[in-house]
Amino acid sequence: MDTAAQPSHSKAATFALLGAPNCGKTVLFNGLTGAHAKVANYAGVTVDRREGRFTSDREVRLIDLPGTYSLRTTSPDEAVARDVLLGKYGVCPDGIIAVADATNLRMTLRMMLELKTLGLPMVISLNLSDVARSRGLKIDAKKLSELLGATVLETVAISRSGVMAVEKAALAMPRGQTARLDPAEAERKLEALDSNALYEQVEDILSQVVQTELTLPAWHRRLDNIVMHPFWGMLILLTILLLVFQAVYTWAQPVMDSIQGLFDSLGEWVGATLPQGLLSDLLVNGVIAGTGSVLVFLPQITILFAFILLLEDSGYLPRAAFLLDNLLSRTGLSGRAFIPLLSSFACAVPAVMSARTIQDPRERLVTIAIAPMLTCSARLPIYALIIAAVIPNQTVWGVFNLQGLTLFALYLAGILSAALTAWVLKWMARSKGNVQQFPLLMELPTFRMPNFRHIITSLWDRVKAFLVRAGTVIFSVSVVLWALTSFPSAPEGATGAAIDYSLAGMLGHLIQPIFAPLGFTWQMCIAMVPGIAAREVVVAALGTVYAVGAGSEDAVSNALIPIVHNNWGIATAFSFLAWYVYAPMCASTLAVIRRETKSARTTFLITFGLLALAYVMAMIVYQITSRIF
Ligand SMILES: Nc1nc2c(ncn2[C@@H]2O[C@H](COP(=O)(O)OP(=O)(O)OP(=O)(O)O)[C@@H](O)[C@H]2O)c(=O)[nH]1
Ligand SMILES: [Mg+2]
Repeated sequence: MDTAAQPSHSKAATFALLGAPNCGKTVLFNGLTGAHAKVANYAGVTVDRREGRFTSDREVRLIDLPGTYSLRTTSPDEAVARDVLLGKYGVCPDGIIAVADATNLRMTLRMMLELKTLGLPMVISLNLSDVARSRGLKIDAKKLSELLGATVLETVAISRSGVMAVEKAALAMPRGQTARLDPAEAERKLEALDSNALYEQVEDILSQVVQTELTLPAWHRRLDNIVMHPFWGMLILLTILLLVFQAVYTWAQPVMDSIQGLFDSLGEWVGATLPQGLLSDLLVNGVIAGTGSVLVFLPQITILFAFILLLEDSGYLPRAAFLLDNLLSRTGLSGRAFIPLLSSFACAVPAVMSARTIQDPRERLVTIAIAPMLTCSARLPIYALIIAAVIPNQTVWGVFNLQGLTLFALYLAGILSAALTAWVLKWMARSKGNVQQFPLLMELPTFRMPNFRHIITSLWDRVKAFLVRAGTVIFSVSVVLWALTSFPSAPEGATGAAIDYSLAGMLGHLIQPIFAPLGFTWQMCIAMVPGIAAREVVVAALGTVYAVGAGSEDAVSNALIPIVHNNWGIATAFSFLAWYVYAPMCASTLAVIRRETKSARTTFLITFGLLALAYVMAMIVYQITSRIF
């Protein structure tokens, strides 16, 4: 080879990952950079660009991008891919790592040809080749490489097979060529491409490299027929959801009991060992009571996450989206809103972001507005606490646990309210004449056996995030709250509880009249304030407020559940539940809504609307239940 023609290999470089949705780009990204970005078996998981650095060489940057079928695109998430490529975000990538789904080459080839037109250096990872092989599909990688003029490597990103080879080939690509790529010129070139000619070229390549057509196995078709059936499919969906809530309750109980026991003994031990005084009080009533009351819910949250991960990885979720498309279309949404709304059950922040996959701006906005009503996992501790305190733990109709059913009902309340709100918004928009309905066009991924290692590592990532929050945010809030509830201390000869004289006590009494029609106690009013940082903090705050209020060493073993049981009454408990079905009391959700809608006015309207709804619903619930019980 002529060494003089070799491009210089300066060390620093940037590569971009491009490919159709759901072909494994993010798995490859995680494999090359050691990151833990979200992966799932449906299209549209990655909606923004994400940067990492090669584990083997920190000077090489890699950008993960949303999946796209073509560089000539319109939806906001797909445009990101093209803009990165054309250097609109600062640096131009030095080369492309294009990922192709070996089981569905047709969907990727078009973009590969567009990339070829731009003349950027490119390595192609022919991914999911394990699935292709198991379905008897043969692709001639060598021929494909000749036709596209780029290295083609077979990979199984999920088990890291072939990943090193991709890295090596990427590092060997000539660099510095993109500096010559003029964005305006590139866009002109892309516009000039003739769709029909591209289509013919794709079919021509396919006929030369794919030796057998993919046929789905018989069990796959049978499974599809059942889960997509209007009646049986719906029944299966409901059964799965019910099973998840039952599991959250029945499986978690023993572990929860032992965690509770552990914190009780820890509190007693610290109380008995340390001399009575401020430090002992801070540790027992502030730190241990606060953190312990949240950590108790770790088993339930782990089980919920595990189910979500399994459903995500199997390929079932988008099928549920199709199933619900009809139902959703009555509310003015489409099946496309289903995935963002579904991720809301974990957390509204990624949900609001993934609404970017929705093209229609009105539908996107409505999805963002109703996402906070779907029960996120941070609300689980609040629900769980109150359910344990006021709903008897008994079996009904022979199989169902009453507490599990109540939780199911709360989730259902969120879902129905979200649907109703969307419907009202559609009705309002229709009177202005701007409701468009787009048919759902979404590719169904094939069913796959969830990857065990992937499930375990992702589960651990999420559990770790929960623990870190408990250890940092919740810990510090507990300490601050303990200080607010302990100072100033009661004056000599005071008759009331010490907390009544503290700053927090005063604040609580001050706000309480506003929430009196909802039946909230002043302790609840105090606890709601730090809950704005993160919802699960509410429970920790209640733990601290009531522990300090009790003012005895055995406050922790007097765990929250009996306190709520004795002090609140059913009406107050139900009204608090209703409040949290709606209240958008979470700073990160509001911040992401502001960022995604780029409008302070919209953010304010959504916040105010949800708060008003929370207030009215909680009041109705309180006023009705207090007359019944
Ligand atoms: N069997 C198998 N599964 C894979 C392989 N690579 C990825 N997957 C699975 O394919 C699904 C999609 O992977 P992602 O990395 O999220 O795909 P993506 O291309 O980033 O998708 P978008 O972000 O939606 O564009 C996940 O369920 C992965 O576990 C592979 O080589 N073999
Ligand atoms: Mg991705």
